[in-house]
Amino acid sequence: MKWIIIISSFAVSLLLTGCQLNERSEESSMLNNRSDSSNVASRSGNNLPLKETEYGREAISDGNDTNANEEATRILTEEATSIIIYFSRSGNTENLARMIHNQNGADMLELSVVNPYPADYEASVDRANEERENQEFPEISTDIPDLSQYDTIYLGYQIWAMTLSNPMMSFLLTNGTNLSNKTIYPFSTNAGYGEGDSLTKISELVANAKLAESLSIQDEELLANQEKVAAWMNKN
Ligand SMILES: Cc1cc2nc3c(=O)[nH]c(=O)nc-3n(C[C@H](O)[C@H](O)[C@H](O)COP(=O)(O)O)c2cc1C
Repeated sequence: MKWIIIISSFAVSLLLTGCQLNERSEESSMLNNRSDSSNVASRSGNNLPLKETEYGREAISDGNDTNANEEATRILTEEATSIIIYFSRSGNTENLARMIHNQNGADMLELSVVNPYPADYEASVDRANEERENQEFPEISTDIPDLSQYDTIYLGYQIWAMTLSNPMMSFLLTNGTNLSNKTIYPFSTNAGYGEGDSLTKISELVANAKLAESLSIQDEELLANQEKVAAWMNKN
């Protein structure tokens, strides 16, 4: 009798452990399924940290855009209707994208290029000028998800040669039609000369773009002026 009790309680505990393991693996597969990618940097609703960056000629890239030591930010959920799509070479626009995400919890898609810009600022300027003169913009390596679930796009870029940076030109040349009829909130960082003709360029590349009021902040003022971001978001 004693043995029967010991064996049956062992069997019951095995059964319970099996159920718990099953539940845990279902939970983790649900988490994985919530995003359409494995390289999820954070879950929507979590605050993303801001980073110290450099400006002007000191604004080195780590040689692999902002992603040498971490995977590009990619937060995709099934329920979101807003997404922040951005490129950042030296981290300023990424910080602005993170400030926006930390306020509204929108999905995030950081763009990367197949051939990253050099770490050196001047070398990046030379390459960017050559690309623009030849109208040969860099190939985007990011897997672009189906954007049909989003009605609002926060589009983040930096100003290069007083217009859209080359990677953002590339993105819109290829994907501009997928943004038609969506509301676009353009946001950018610059070195003190404003947003140039970037809004006109967006209107040219996105058919029927519904452009909302834009936000452009000087790189070195960004971290000290977070209230500008909050004011812009409150207005919209
Ligand atoms: C190739 C290149 C061209 C740039 N051209 C301009 C410009 O025409 N006007 C300006 O205000 N800033 C210019 N900048 C400065 C960047 O717009 C600014 O530092 C921005 O914050 C960089 O953003 P990121 O750190 O997200 O890459 C240029 C920077 C680079 C690398």
